[in-house]
This record gives sequence, C-alpha cells and structure tokens, in this order.
Amino acid sequence: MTLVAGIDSSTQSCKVVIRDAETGALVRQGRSAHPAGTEIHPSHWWTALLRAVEEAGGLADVAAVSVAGQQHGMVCLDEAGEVVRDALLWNDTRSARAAADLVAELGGPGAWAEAVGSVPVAAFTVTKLRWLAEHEPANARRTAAVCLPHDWLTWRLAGALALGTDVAAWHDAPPPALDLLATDRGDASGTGYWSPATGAYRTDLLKAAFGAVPLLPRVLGPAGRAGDPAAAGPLLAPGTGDNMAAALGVGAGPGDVVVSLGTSGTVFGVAETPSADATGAVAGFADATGRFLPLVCTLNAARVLDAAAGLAGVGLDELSELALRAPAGSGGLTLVPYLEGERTPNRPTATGSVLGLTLATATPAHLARAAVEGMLCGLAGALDALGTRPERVLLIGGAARSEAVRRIAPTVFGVPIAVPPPGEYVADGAARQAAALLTTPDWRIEDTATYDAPAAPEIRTRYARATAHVLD
Ligand SMILES: Nc1ncnc2c1ncn2[C@@H]1O[C@H](COP(=O)(O)OP(=O)(O)O)[C@@H](O)[C@H]1O
Ligand SMILES: O=C(CO)[C@@H](O)[C@H](O)COP(=O)(O)O
Repeated sequence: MTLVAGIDSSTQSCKVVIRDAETGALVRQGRSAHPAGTEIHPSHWWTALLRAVEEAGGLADVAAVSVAGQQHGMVCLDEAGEVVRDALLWNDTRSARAAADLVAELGGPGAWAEAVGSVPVAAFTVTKLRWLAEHEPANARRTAAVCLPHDWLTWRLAGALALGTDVAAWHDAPPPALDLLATDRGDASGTGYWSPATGAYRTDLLKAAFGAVPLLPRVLGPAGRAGDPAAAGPLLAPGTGDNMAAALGVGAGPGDVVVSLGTSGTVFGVAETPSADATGAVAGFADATGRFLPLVCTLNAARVLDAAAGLAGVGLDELSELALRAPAGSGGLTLVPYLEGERTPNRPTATGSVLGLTLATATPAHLARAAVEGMLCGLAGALDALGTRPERVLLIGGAARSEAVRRIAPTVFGVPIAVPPPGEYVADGAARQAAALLTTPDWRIEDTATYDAPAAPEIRTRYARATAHVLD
C-alpha cells in the first residue's frame, strides 16, 4: 500500500491524516492545538505540526506529503530565514484602516477587483504589510521575504526532510534557503498581490502598499513539486489554502457550494473562470486544481457556538440539544454574532448583540437556538452574496458536527443540505493533492446524509432587521 499524508494547519489546530494513495482509506491520524490569538509566532504551528505528525505515527513510510493552511496570514522572514515578528492572522483586524486606504489609493474597489479578483479587507496579506510599513518600520526594513502559513510550513518541512524522516530530529532543523519558498495559485490569490486571471504577481501593488518588494514564493501549478526536487524521502506537493484544500477534500465540482463552519464561516464554489466582484463581498480566489474558487468569508462561525455554550454553562453536545428544544425563530430572540467584528459585511469593529429578550425567551434553550440561527443567518447572507443557484450545498467544518446546526441549516438556507460524514476535509484535500503526484486517486465519500426541513424565512427577516439596527 502506498501512503500519503495531508496536513491542515488551520486557525485552531493542526490535523494530519495518512491515507492510502489509491483508495483514500484512512490509515492513521493525529492532531495538536494551536495557541489562541490573532497574532502568533509561526514556531507554534511548527511545534503543533510535529506533535500531530508524531501522533499520526510519523512520515517514514509515506510517499508524498502536502500542507494546507489558514489563508492570508503574514509571515515575514529576514535574510537568514528567521521570523521577523509574530504572524498576523487572517482574522486580525488591525489593518482595517490600511485596507480602506489601499482601496482609495488605487481608485476604488472596482480597480482592485479588476487587478487581483478581490477587494482587500483587513484579512488580506497586502493590508497587513501596509500596517507593518506604517507601524513597525524597523520590522518592515528587516523583511527580506514574505510568505503565508502553508508556504512557511512547506518550506520548513523541506528543510526537515533533508535531515531524514525521524521527526524527533526536526525540532531544531535550520530554515532552508529563502529561494526554496514556494506557494500555489490558491493561497497566492489571497495575498492581494497575485492575480488569478493572469497567474502573475502584481509587484507594483505590493510596492505601493509596502514600499518595497521582498522575495515572494514561487507559485507552483497544481502538480508542481515543492522543496528540493533532488531530495530523498517523501515528495512535497505544493499545498494550498485551507478552503481550496476543503474543496479538493469533498470533491467539489461545478454546481456544488461548500459551506464550511470552522473558526471562519466560508461559502464557496468551484468555477471555470475567474471572478471580480467590485462590491468586495466575493473574493475571487484561485483553487488548487487550475480552476477558480469564488468565496465569501465571515469572521464568526464555530466560535459563536463555543461562546454560547460558555454563556449557558454547557458543553457543545448539550448546546445542540438545548437549541433543538427551543422553537424555530427562538421565540423572537435574535443573536447578531459579530463577536470578532465582521468581514462580510465589512464591519471590523462591530460587536455582537442579543435582541428580543423577554421573560419567555430568557432561557438557555432560546439562547442556544438564537446562537445557531444567528451564525447560520450570517452564512445564508454569504450564500446569497455568492449569487449562484447551487445544485448541492455541502456542510463541513467543526460546527457541522452539531446535530442542531445540521437540522436548522435547511430552515435558514431554504435548501436541503448534504452533510458528509464528520472528517478532516482540509487535511483530506491536502492528502489528495499529495496522492495526485503519484497516481490518479479514485477517492469516494460514502454515507453523505441529507437534511431537509421547511424553510423559515421569518428567521432571516428578523435577523436582517436586527443587523440593520446593530450596524446603524
Ligand atoms: N460537536 C460540535 N458542535 C459544535 N461545534 C463543534 C463541535 N465539534 C467541534 N466544534 C467546533 O469546531 C471548531 C473547530 O473547527 P475546525 O473546522 O477544526 O476549525 P479551524 O479549521 O478553523 O481550526 C471549534 O470552535 C469547535 O468548538
Ligand atoms: O480567511 C479565510 C478565507 O478567506 C479563512 O477561511 C481562513 O482561511 C481561515 O480558515 P479556518 O481556520 O476557519 O478554516
């Protein structure tokens, strides 16, 4: 049996799956948590990756590896390959002002959509670089190369694999030469200085934002090879952003829309042509197969339920039971879930609100249902913004494990929902990319469940009123 490994270094944790390259059968897996926060030293990702790989039994018998990672995070390296400062993550909103400035300087949102397929908000790397140039000029000057979380981990892995496959020896592996840095179309498309339509960096935009053009990772095609091609050991696939890997992992094709409920909420489809939404709601990303991945992202998904569970003093399973005990619409209790600000709509400083509190709705069950409905309403807005009429809506990510989420989603979205069995679809997508370096993988997902229920449009009507009230 030929084995491949897929790694998902997402916001909250690192997950590793080891699968049979031909059939996709799961052989071993591991995971390790990341520290909380929106500003993190990348060494924490490396430590978590090593722990997760060790828990998954190592990579000595693995023929190919791929790393997928949270998109957009700014990793700055100096000439020696050392990290200049903690990485600013996709959900760090301090560069909101820089984003607004950059949009104005280029001539408005339409100019950005045309240039790079997306209108930058605080999530995009280019805005973080502007923030760095303005607020930490010494760090900006020290920055010799800029890359993203998955690029950095793939690069570290290339250096570690040069030492052999004994994971214990990897902790102190020195960083490789900067020119070994590589990325893929998918992750490059979230920087704000790479165009999915032309497949080229826009170094002019980077220069205008940052005042300099540091070394950027080589952009590999879907079947490219990262690391040193002459090195022994497992092949290193290009890797990609976590949403692009999720699309690969669930086998999404044209007509499918994927709703992912992780730390972020994302709604995306696979497209044959690039998109350029001048309203800024839809990011016109590239995917990991050579196609495109129009995507709408919210800052508030699974952790809204974590927060509600904390408020109610229960665990996540009990929160789900409570939510299913309350009536649809939570008796008028509406939770606007902007607990981390919001990205779509672009309100980086917004906060959450609870409206419609009465003696009758002041119960843990109503709160639980309002949290599930509020989170899903945010995603339903994202689905509307995507503007496609899906043939199939697939629900994945940590919060898709909640029975309440699965059962309430069709009432809020107004369409049936397909839920693949609980799994690590980002890591699976990375593993599929690795397998494709060796074979033509024929991986299938069995037992996808369908959830259907009558639409309850009044939930979204009340939510729209509540958000307007809060945002005004
Ligand atoms: N049964 C469950 N019900 C609701 N939320 C869950 C459940 N299991 C996990 N989660 C949540 O899923 C989130 C992690 O999802 P994941 O997709 O791994 O996130 P990320 O990829 O952003 O790190 C956590 O916030 C966790 O609390
Ligand atoms: O910023 C985006 C998409 O543009 C996020 O989706 C990040 O890629 C983080 O993903 P998760 O850790 O929530 O999966």
